[in-house]
Amino acid sequence: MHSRKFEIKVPASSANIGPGFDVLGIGLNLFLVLNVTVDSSAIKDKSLNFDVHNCLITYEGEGAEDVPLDSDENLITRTALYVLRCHNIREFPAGTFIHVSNPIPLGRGLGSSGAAVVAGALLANEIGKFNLSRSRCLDFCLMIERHPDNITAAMMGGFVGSYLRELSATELERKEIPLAEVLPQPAGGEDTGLVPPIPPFEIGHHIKYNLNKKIKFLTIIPNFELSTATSRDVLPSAYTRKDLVFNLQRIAVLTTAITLDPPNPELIYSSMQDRIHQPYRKTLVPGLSEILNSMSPNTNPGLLGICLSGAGPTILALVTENYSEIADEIINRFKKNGITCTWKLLEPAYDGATVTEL
Ligand SMILES: Nc1ncnc2c1ncn2[C@@H]1O[C@H](COP(=O)(O)OP(=O)(O)OP(=O)(O)O)[C@@H](O)[C@H]1O
Ligand SMILES: N[C@@H](CCO)C(=O)O
Repeated sequence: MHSRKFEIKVPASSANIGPGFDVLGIGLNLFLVLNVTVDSSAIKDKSLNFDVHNCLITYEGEGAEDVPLDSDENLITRTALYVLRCHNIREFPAGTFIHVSNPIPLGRGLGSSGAAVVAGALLANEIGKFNLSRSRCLDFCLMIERHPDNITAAMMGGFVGSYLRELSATELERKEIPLAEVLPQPAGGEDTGLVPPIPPFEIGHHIKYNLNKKIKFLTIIPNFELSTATSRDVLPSAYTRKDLVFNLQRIAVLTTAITLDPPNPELIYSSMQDRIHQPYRKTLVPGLSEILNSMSPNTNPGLLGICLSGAGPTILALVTENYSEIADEIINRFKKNGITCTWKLLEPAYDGATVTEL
């Protein structure tokens, strides 16, 4: 068999953008990269330790100390094994090398898990030559990460709004199967040979918005992790009509406000206010309320809007200038709460995830 090489690149993403909880997301130009080689002759080399699923993973970058490298434990390859098994393929082809290079910090609200899941689905699609459309790949991803904002932004790129369609009772049964039954079980868990739940078709629907290209995305990244699960646990299960209307009004305005040229800072700033998730997450991110309440286009020229990125703890600021001054002010406010940060100025990743044959 000929050896085959390809590269998968998936952008980081920021979800919610203020009022768009579980709806809005933007792909950002910080890319998880997989370099994949499939070479069956490599299995003759006894110095190479392929795992039980024929896979050898190497990893550099964010998470290098913690991320597991067994293919049934690593989120990227577990997702790929799930998609392969839905197509009756139980393992990777003999001699599958995957080198992961990851600059996306884990558990910070920059969509690291969304990027990993998207990379896994695209990996299986390439390995199995399934020719699945982007939208079908998204269905598989949504069986794993069950809200569409990061996943859609990572797969499709740009600034997107998405929702999950109403599923029929039988479809819903498949979609709500516990994650443990979707993903292959780690640590040599017995392979029952069963086909895992196949996703219903077109679970997610999305639209890409235009975006004024002058807007840049400043991310201030605290030095601690906050898992999405923990950050969702603090949210209430019901909201008042007043709070829902507050967010609906703002999201309707925001999605057009960020297309206007020149950008209108007051409009963007006020339409990025939120009452659905940020007020509850302040207990998990020391300094969050102070940062969100004290900085505005009036106090900080160049700032258009400010919010928690995804489930946090990263702060996302939409900016047109004075990047380092704005970053320094946020960093200093975190510092008063004993938190150190790094920052990155990012641009939208308009194309989303890409696969290149090498
Ligand atoms: N490159 C990767 N390889 C393997 N596993 C990863 C990778 N990136 C993320 N993960 C897994 O995803 C977990 C982080 O997911 P989590 O949803 O908590 O945070 P996030 O995706 O970074 O933030 P958010 O969803 O708020 O944007 C990590 O602890 C790890 O288990
Ligand atoms: N919308 C999600 C994004 C994080 O995955 C949340 O805020 O919990």
